[in-house]
Amino acid sequence: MSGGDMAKPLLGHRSTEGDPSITPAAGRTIGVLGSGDFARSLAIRLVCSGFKVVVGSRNPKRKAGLFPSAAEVTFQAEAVKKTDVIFVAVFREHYSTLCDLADVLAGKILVDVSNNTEINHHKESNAEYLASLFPASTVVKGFNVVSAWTLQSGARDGNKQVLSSSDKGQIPTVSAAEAVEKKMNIWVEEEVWRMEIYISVGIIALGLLSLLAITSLPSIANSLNWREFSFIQVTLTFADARE
Ligand SMILES: NC(=O)C1=CN([C@@H]2O[C@H](COP(=O)(O)OP(=O)(O)OC[C@H]3O[C@@H](n4cnc5c(N)ncnc54)[C@H](OP(=O)(O)O)[C@@H]3O)[C@@H](O)[C@H]2O)C=CC1
Ligand SMILES: [Cu+2]
Repeated sequence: MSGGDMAKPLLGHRSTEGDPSITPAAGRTIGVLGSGDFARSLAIRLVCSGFKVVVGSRNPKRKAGLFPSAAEVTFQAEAVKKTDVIFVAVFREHYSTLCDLADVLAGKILVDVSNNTEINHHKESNAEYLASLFPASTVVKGFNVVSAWTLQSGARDGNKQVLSSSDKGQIPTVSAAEAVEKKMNIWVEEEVWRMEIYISVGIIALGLLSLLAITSLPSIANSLNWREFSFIQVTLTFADARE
């Protein structure tokens, strides 16, 4: 992918350099089941972070055009065979339709990214449910608090924290997923603040200009005494001119 922000990994290289716990991403293949909003954002972000991505869809022909050309879009079973770490970007309600994949998913890591639309609707969590459907796989919960939009648009806005958990202890094997998480966790101080400052200065300038404009209206100007009027006009014209 080219184009603006997406050419950059979510968060600068600078901050991840020298962190030995981050496995080099390039070349690793990550699977994504589903071709919806979240799958697409994940795929774009993973490709931009140097991963190979294989997407598993029920209808790969129709969905391929929605993904970056670097990502391979194929049938679910094909995709799953090509990787050990698979993001399940499908709603809980459709988990059971993936049961045919149980054999190919055995021994692999499934990342449950789902959120429920209702609270306390199901007795077990989505990740527990997924784990019960695929007892031979390792289920990791994570990324569900990051919106598809944040994944695509980068570090400037939205939640960048990726929380994850699993039954199977530390799971050092999830290095790829963890590498993405760590990359996502790094808040690029400079970039975030620069944006905030631009916006704040813009708002203040707009406020001052409006005040200047309003006090220039004859009806308002007449209701101020000359001291107030000249204070506002002189100070603000000067302030605005400097901005
Ligand atoms: N959108 C967001 O911002 C976020 C989403 N999530 C989670 O990510 C998951 C996916 O969300 P999102 O991408 O928005 O949803 P979408 O509805 O956009 O995509 C869901 C995908 O599921 C796939 N799927 C597989 N089996 C079925 C089936 N039997 N019926 C219908 N669809 C099926 C479809 O892909 P195909 O047709 O190719 O098989 C479809 O594209 C959800 O669990 C959601 O909670 C979590 C955090 C944020
Ligand atoms: Cu339900």
